[in-house]
Amino acid sequence: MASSAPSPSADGAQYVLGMDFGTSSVKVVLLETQSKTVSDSCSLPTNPDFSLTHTLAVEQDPVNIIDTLNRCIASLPRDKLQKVIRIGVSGQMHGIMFWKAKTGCCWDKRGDSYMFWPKDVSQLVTWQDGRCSSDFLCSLPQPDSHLSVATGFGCATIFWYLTYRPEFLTDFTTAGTIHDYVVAMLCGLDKCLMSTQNAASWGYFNTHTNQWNMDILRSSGFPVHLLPEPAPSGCCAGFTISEWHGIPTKTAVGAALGDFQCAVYSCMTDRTDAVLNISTSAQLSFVMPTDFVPPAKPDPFSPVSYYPYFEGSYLAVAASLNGGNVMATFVEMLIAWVKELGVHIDGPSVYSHLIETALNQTSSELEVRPTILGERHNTGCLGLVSNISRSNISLGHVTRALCRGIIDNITTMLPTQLLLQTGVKRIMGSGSALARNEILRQEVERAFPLPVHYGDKTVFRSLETT
Ligand SMILES: Nc1ncnc2c1ncn2[C@@H]1O[C@H](COP(=O)(O)OP(=O)(O)O)[C@@H](O)[C@H]1O
Ligand SMILES: O=C(CO)[C@@H](O)[C@H](O)[C@H](O)[C@H](O)COP(=O)(O)O
Repeated sequence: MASSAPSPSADGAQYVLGMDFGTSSVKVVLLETQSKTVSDSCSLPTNPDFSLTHTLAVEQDPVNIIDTLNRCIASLPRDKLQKVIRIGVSGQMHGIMFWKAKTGCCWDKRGDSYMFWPKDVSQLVTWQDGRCSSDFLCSLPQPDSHLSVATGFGCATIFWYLTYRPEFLTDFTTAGTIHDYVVAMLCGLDKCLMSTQNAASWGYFNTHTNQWNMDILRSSGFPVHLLPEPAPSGCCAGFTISEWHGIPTKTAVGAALGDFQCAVYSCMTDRTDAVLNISTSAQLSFVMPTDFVPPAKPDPFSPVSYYPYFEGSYLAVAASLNGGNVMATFVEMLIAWVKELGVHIDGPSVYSHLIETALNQTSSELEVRPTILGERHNTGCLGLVSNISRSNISLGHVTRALCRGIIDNITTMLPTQLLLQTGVKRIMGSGSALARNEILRQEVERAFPLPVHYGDKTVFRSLETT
């Protein structure tokens, strides 16, 4: 990515700012360019409402996300922010928000810092959204893509609005993921730019031509003017139009990338590594040979998909909808039950208690199938607890069985045998659900007959303390 940012300061240090917009938290990191090491980081939860009274619509408020971003950036040392020469952005894929291009935000000076706030934007409809039923998805045109379309994918959500609430779409002129939105606001882009990684995650995008299925979409009355401009993954989207938290104007900003591709990029050091990332969701992936060409047609029943990575290559991925969110739902359920009984307990202490009790329970006959959100290739296969006896209902047993279930589920989607056949020699673990949960790590090490290594320990440690 080219940079027009200032030359090195007296101490020579320059920084790259990385930002990740996850489903549960915003994370920011400053990398020192010479040593390529993490100098500072911050992660704050966005506290999305995964309430137990569940509706099909799963939305998040961009104002809350940007507020969390501002708090994260403000926590970084200002003198280092003034020496940022590039900004890289990643985030939760598949989701969509809408905005008015000219008035999508307002810039404001608060204290010493310039920052922007969302204005004329919709809610973010996330990848967990369940409003598109199987019948609805079957009624949509067949995409010209090797990737099938699922509920929570941007183009499916636009089709849903077109069918049930067409007036909603007339309020907006453009759309993108939450991380595309941030890049567009920082760079003052009238037309949203979207990397091919994110575009593929919306459906109706052909990764051979790197174009949307314009003809198919137009002939269904789809509002194609809302679609972002596709851009190569890794390219520069533009330059900041204002000073931002001390970061100089005209700092280069990369087109936003997919979070799971970035997780792979950050810890795959060898082509024979497979990467297991567990955050809100979970992905197990490995890189395909450079000459791999994905099949012409989608297979909606396959648990493995092929997503664009960098420079024309692909990652094979088992993308499970059920990762750390299953543990989070268990914690919320316990808090809600205990509250009904008149006692208040807080989330972090529930997590640490559960992990501690399960450390003393090294195995369990209890079986938990954790697919509370179903899976894209098998939407009807919901969660199940079986083999319950009087002797295996303690918190330690349930936590152990739940964590084992999360790992067993993803290794059923992409079996270890297949990893071995493709030459995988090592598992790289990443994601803060894994970093913060020793039981999950133990179950990973039990499940794979391969060495398991974890991502950068410095980042792990700084996330554990937040
Ligand atoms: N105090 C905690 N101890 C252990 N695990 C936690 C704790 N708080 C959250 N988690 C786990 O971290 C997951 C969220 O990870 P995070 O990296 O913030 O997600 P994302 O990248 O999707 O925003 C939760 O789903 C939960 O499983
Ligand atoms: O479904 C896929 C890839 O197809 C996903 O796993 C994808 O990476 C999404 O971005 C996530 O589901 C959201 O990521 P996270 O917040 O769980 O880290």
